[in-house]
Amino acid sequence: MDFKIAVIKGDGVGPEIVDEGLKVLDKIAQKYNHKFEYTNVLGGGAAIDVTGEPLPKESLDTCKASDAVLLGAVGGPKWDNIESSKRPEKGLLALRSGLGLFVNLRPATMHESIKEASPLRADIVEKGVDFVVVRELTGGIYFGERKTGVENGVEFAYDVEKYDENEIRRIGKKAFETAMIRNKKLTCVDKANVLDSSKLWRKVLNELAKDYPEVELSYMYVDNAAMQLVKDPSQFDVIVTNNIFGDIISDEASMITGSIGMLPSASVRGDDFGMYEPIHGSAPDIAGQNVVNPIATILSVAMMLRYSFKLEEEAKAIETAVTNVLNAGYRTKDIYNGVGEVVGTKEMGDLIAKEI
Ligand SMILES: NC(=O)C1=CN([C@@H]2O[C@H](COP(=O)(O)OP(=O)(O)OC[C@H]3O[C@@H](n4cnc5c(N)ncnc54)[C@H](O)[C@@H]3O)[C@@H](O)[C@H]2O)C=CC1
Ligand SMILES: CC(C)CC(=O)C(=O)O
Ligand SMILES: [Mg+2]
Repeated sequence: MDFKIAVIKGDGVGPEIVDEGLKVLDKIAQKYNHKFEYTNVLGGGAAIDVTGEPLPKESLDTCKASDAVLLGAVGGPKWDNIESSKRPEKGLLALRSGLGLFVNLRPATMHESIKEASPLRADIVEKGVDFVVVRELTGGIYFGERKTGVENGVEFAYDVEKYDENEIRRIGKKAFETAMIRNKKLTCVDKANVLDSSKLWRKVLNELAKDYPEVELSYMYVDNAAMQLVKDPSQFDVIVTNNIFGDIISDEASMITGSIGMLPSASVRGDDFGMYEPIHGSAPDIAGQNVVNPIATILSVAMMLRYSFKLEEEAKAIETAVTNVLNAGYRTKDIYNGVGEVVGTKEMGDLIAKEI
């Protein structure tokens, strides 16, 4: 089958990891007789350098006209002092919002063979790590009203966390549906002891729960959740949460599985379209050194095949190839902890593509 993919390599390690994702896609195309048509699209700092804008209209239009988007990461010190509405990260937010991608699925799964890379104690890891963070992606404080100014000679700044019931209901439904196809356990992570917005989340989720009687719904304050994640991650199945808490706890979740370089994500909206992106950033500290772990991006490609293209067998082929390569002892630097052989970014991509 033929699929159009918009490719945003972005900044820092973005081009390196996306190249490995495309290498794997090419292998899938060859083996399963598909045609993936790639269109390179400018986004983030790379777009600012050429056009002055982090998300030129043409880029958004190309993404809209595609079947899916593959994104590396954006941002870096070069653009850190730009006015906040023009920063690379604003381009990414505008992309997610412009494409209507209100759901971000971030599965945290422990690969057995890299357990030693987890900073958690062996007896904790032994109990298993297999949960998914369902993060709201186009609302909340990252999109709320913000202002910086001076009042009575004193500088101030604020950012507003605002959700309406419809925004909560649609992400809530997605979370319950996700729980239904997993272990039917849903934890809403919030700060309802302080925030009115969290109280509205609870009201809407309690209403939704009536439509999903099989799902066990519970609530946990985000500070406790941050602690419980490292105390016993096996207690979680599906976590639903707002944009900012989901951003933060998924980085924590990734490290539990060994590295931030391992966690893929799918940014979706309920139809077949989606943007697929590793959860990490542009890692400028390691860019251009052939050391960045490409597995989060490669697993994001697998999510693309599964969710947008309905190619389950091909998605599984990628996931199995990743598992086999890790089982064979190959490690990028971030997941090496004394066991196995260290390989570079390109070599890891080659090994996975060869294994398909
Ligand atoms: N989706 C995106 O485009 C995101 C962009 N950013 C941007 O990225 C830039 C750097 O942000 P940071 O806070 O440093 O977060 P980061 O996720 O880029 O890096 C945090 C740490 O993890 C390491 N790391 C990240 N991905 C890795 C991988 N695949 N393999 C091995 N090590 C990896 C980095 O080297 C760094 O030490 C900033 O400009 C930030 O705004 C941050 C998060 C997401
Ligand atoms: C621009 C940021 C919100 C990106 C980020 O940290 C993320 O989505 O994980
Ligand atoms: Mg993040």
